[in-house]
Amino acid sequence: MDFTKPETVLNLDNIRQALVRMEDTIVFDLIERSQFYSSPSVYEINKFQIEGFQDLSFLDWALLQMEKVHSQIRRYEAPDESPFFPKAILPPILPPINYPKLLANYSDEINVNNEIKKFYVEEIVPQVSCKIGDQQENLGSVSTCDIECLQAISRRIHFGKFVAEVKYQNDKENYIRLIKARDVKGIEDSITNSVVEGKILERLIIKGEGYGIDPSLRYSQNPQSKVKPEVIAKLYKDWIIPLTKKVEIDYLLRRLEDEDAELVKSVV
Ligand SMILES: O=C(O)C(=O)C[C@]1(C(=O)O)C=C[C@@H](O)C=C1
Repeated sequence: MDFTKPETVLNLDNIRQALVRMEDTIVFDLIERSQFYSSPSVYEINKFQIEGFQDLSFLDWALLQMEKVHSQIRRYEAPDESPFFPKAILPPILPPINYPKLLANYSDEINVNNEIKKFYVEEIVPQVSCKIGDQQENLGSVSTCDIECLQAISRRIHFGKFVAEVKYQNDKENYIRLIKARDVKGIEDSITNSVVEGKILERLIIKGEGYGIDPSLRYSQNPQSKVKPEVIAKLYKDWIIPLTKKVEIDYLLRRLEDEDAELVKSVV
């Protein structure tokens, strides 16, 4: 997939392949996070005094600083990247890349990163960390690991915009009818593919076991996976897939605002 070549992006097979590849990143990032304690101090609002920052956690502060730097190296110019702190990002130092317009004008306004951060902190961290509690010497490492996890999960979920654009273009008549009727349930049914979802969950169990167990211990008795594969599959089932669908639905509900947009056509 190449964002300067629209025909490689607006293609459902390619998008699904990219989503499969992102599973690897997410599983490995969660394995990295599993080395550390849950570390509630990282997520507690105002736990550390940081001049000029109020009502933020240490993670928020670290993520905001990271996004400032990443914006300057052009991260958020890419149509598949969505910042957690859109108001804080800075202009790129590198010259702009003129990406072809693949998504509707309002697409940057569809951003579920606050919901992602909430379920990550409340649901994922307690389930994947090796132990509940703080470990003072690792709080910085925890925050860098969290940033990796959050960015990977965010990219995966916001990929729903590309899925939605392709589905819209491939079945315009049906979607225009559903959008005009504000039929959210109808849109949800029409974007849902239970076979694809089932395969994702099956594959995550295999990946969780494959990547989480040291290959040299594979044939020893009861090798333990670093993150329970069922936990990863359940996180996808309860949070990652539903939020991807929410992004798809939110994108489609507004799609007629941009009916005449000169978007690059998808490849059927
Ligand atoms: O692959 C699709 O068609 C998608 O819409 C993506 C996705 C997912 O999150 O992986 C979401 C909804 C579908 O039910 C299947 C899979």
